[in-house]
Amino acid sequence: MTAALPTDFPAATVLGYPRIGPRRELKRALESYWNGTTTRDDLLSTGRRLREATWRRLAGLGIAVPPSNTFSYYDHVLDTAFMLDAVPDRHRAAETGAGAGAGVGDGDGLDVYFAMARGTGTIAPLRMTKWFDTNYHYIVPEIGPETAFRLADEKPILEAVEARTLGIATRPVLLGPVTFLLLSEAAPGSPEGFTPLERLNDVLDVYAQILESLAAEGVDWVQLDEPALVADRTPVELAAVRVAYERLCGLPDRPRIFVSSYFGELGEALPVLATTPIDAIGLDLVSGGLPADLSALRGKTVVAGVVPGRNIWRTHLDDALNTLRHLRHHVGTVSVSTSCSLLHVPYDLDQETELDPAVRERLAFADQKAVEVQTLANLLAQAPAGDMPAPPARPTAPAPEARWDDRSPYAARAAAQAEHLRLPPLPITTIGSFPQTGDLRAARAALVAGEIGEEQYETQVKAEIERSIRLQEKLGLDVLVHGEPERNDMVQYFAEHLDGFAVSRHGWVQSYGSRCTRPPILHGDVSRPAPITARWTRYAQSLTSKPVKGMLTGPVTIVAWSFVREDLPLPEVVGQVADAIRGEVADLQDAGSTIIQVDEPALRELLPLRSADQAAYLSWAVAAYRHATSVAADRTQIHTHLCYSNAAQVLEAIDGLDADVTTIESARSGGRILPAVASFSRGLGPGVYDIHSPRVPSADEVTGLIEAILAVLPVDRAWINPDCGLKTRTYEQVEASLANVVAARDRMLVLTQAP
Ligand SMILES: Nc1nc2c(c(=O)[nH]1)N[C@@H](CNc1ccc(C(=O)N[C@@H](CCC(=O)N[C@@H](CCC(=O)N[C@@H](CCC(=O)O)C(=O)O)C(=O)O)C(=O)O)cc1)CN2
Ligand code: MET
Ligand SMILES: [Zn+2]
Repeated sequence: MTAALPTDFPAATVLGYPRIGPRRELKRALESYWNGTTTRDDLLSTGRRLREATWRRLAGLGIAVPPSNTFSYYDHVLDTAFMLDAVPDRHRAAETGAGAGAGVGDGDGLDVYFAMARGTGTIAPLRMTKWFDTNYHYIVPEIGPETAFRLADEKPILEAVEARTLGIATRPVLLGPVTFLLLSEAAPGSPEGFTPLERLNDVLDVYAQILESLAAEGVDWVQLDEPALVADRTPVELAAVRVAYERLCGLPDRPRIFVSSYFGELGEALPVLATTPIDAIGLDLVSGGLPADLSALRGKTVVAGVVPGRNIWRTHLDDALNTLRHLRHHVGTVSVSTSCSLLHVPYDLDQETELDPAVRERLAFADQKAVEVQTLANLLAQAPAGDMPAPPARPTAPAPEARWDDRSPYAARAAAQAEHLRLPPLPITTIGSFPQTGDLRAARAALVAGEIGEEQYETQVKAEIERSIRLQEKLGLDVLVHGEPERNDMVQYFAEHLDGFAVSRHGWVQSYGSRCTRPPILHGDVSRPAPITARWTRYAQSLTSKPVKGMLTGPVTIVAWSFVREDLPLPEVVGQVADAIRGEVADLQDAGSTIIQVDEPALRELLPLRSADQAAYLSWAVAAYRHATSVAADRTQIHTHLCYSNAAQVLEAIDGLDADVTTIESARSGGRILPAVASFSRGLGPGVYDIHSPRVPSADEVTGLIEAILAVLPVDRAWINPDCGLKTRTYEQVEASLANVVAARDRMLVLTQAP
């Protein structure tokens, strides 16, 4: 059968490409479709134009067979669930289009698809969490023993055909079946102990059908992404890998199969994969090193990920070439690729005309990386055969000695704070941001463009602070926030006020759905030339007698959501940022703040994928946080906040942060985290309002969540708050939702204080 298979794997490729559009065209198309100002056809035609532009662009840059099916209207994990018809019953009810059987590929299933991602007025969405250790978020599929898999959406096939119609042959990219199931969670109501991986054979039926259809359409190669294989895997999971790829490779008519791995080393999964009949195997040689034993790879095409796919530094071409030559000598057939999909970097450095040239010359965005891959493939083709010692692995410096001054024991602090703050039981607070209105964004854009002056902008920011303070007072919240209207983003804002960072103009990267960030570029030593936040908090406090929380982003999160220099060990970089934030904590305290929140939503995100590396990380990450916050006096209450993640995995570390109050996302996942946090020994606010969905929770629903909280936490340590900041919501949604939160809390207070 292999003899019938066509061409070799292309010499140069990228594993994926950004999809939001070079000017965030998809973001705008999605948001205007959602708010009803444009039609489904408008959205679908934007999608088509973006796909065409991507394929043409990559082909023009020398990527002869660009990937397809890397486009998505929201998320590729959701696409996969949708393709397999793994649609929960509650979302099927959102069908408004052509009826059952309609896909995203042809647009008819879009309303169900978006209901799964975002919920509707009455239906809760699926959970959302971080894609491995990145700032991209995927939608978590729910799979049960009864999920009836079938090929419900032909998107991968339709995209390949669409590209071919344009005269471009592509390599369809699918999320691998094993990773898909490992990222899924058991549907509510599944029997105790059920894991989605048990459904592998049924999922493989559908994958087999797709591969056969792709072959029938003349597709040469398909890419199956299996990044889950770079984390620790059990023998059962490794056996599933073998079952999956032996089955798919055994199909009588199939494209050649390229299994890509990324975000780390395959480790024990490598010999398993390498002994299945797959045709090509992808290694991330940026976040991982070369496998110790290359002989296992002989006979396969090795797709060598030597161009960093998730940072923006230029590739060290000499080192990369040496690695490629070494590999070629030992395994035979080598292609050059990015280490992972380019989803995590911006499109094109050429758009950044305002960057400091000294920084700019060190950078490569997605398009520049495509060129690097092509350049390396040419260099490799010209390089004489023969061994070339691979460059030595970068030494991982030992983490610096943890340093912080301890605060007093929690009991002493709690007493000082209770005395000083005099908060009611079950205090209500929010996570920091209030809605970022169009007017605010427009004002900031006008300021940057020089159309308005600093003074006019500040007047508008102050008006916005006053608006949110008045609203919080009216609603009856207990600990207020200034609302962060002066911030474009909780990380970029700090980067713009610290030395050692550069920021981009158009360097947008998708975070989830239509939401994007411009990760700052941390290129030099970080320091704080001047105080940043205290004056806004002070202004907000001048408007109210309720306490206003100071609001800072923690050092781990600032670094996690930036592109970071690689010439210093990460713990050292984080230490520099921690020093700067410590200065902010001190300033806020001096300015009279009695409550200061230092957000660390990315604490879990940077957790190494391999358990062997986790303890060292947590130790320096926690140390950085404590260095930043331990300047607080006993009576100053330190809050921290985490979201988007399985906080349960890092509870011990969260405890180690030693914050007086921790607010965490919980409502979006229906309070499933609660049992795990019962042992938490300080103040805790599990979210009672899912702010990622436009829907307004009812007072009854919030009451249910508060009851669940009080079932595991004593009333004197429980806080009531949303899952996260409110910046993505409208004032209308926020006011209605928070009113229900207050009503629910008040109802609970009556109940808990009844004799
Ligand atoms: N960095 C980061 N990562 C994070 C989060 C976060 O808040 N920040 N939260 C979590 C979830 N991720 C999120 C990521 C982005 C957004 C978000 O709301 N992003 C905004 C952009 C924020 C921003 O930078 N805004 C700028 C630029 C706004 C803009 O689009 N301006 C217009 C012009 C304005 C106008 O005239 O209307 C333009 O440039 O075209 C500003 O406010 O100044 C968006 O996609 O819409 C929310 C959550 C996890 N990771
Ligand atoms: C992603 S965590 C967000 C925390 C920030 N203080 C906010 O409320 O937006
Ligand atoms: Zn959050």
